[in-house]
Amino acid sequence: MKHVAERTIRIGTRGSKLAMAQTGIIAKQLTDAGQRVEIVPVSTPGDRSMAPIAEIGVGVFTSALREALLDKQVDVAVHSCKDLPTAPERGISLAAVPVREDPRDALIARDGLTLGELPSGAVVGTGSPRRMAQLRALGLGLEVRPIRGNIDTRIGKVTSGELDAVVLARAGLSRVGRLDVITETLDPIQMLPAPAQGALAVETRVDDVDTEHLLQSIVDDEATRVAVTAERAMLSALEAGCSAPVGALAEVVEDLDGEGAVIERISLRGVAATGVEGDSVRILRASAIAEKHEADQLGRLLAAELLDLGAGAVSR
Ligand SMILES: NCc1[nH]cc(CCC(=O)O)c1CC(=O)O
Repeated sequence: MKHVAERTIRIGTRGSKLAMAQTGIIAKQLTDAGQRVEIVPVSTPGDRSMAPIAEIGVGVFTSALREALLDKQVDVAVHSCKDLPTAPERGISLAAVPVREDPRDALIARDGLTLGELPSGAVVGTGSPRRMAQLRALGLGLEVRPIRGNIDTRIGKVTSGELDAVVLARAGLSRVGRLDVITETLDPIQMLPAPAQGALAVETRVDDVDTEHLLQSIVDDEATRVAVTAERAMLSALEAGCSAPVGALAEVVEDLDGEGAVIERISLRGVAATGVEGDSVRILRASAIAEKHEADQLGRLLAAELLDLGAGAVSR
């Protein structure tokens, strides 16, 4: 791979604080390994529009970066893995999935409150149907209000008193250095994160084999890739996208084989909601465990179970 080191690898990134931080993580891993890199900002419709994500459509944050990659303006694209459509893109390879951040959602509430301490009627901001459905299913009488905007904008709505609380990904807050505002990290038993939340996706062109190998050897983390594969397989088999009311969390766990020896397996929990828009939200939950090499099958199996339970009416 000597000729890769002689090249400067151009890494495309969205311009938001979160995206820049995420790109910085990958750039540092590469420079620490002796690779020269250049960071190239790319603007996307998802950054320019304030319309609800569900209205702008799948791939709002990812397609412009992928275009820059295919046009050879950049050699590497760094995305939040949960924003990545599950369908593979022609000409593009998911070269690496780096070590995951804490995948859980976090509550940022006024006066240091936790979810259980918020009074009935408290207004919680989130534009995510998945968070909306799981919040409403807690039966706490919370009023959920759709919001959008970057992390600072959302935190600001609590600080200003406009909302009692917001729910955000803990990973995003960590990456922009705002863990201090979290008042409760939500247990996945109550709030399953989005499939691939907290993970990054590092893409390159399929014809750029040197960069692909470099990313695989320096940046990829096997346990994270296995987990993300199971979660995204579940999402994909539900035929749902990143704005669907679907949550999933896979973890590599220690288990015993037939002879009593310790082996690693993969455990997957999933949630799907129906009736999020109306008054009758219904939450379906399932979980299963499999061998590590069966991540994809595990995801599809859990999706089939959720469909059996009635998840067929899951909206996009
Ligand atoms: N949908 C936007 C988005 N995409 C990735 C993250 C956070 C970082 C991550 O989950 O990896 C966020 C913000 C949020 O959901 O709070």
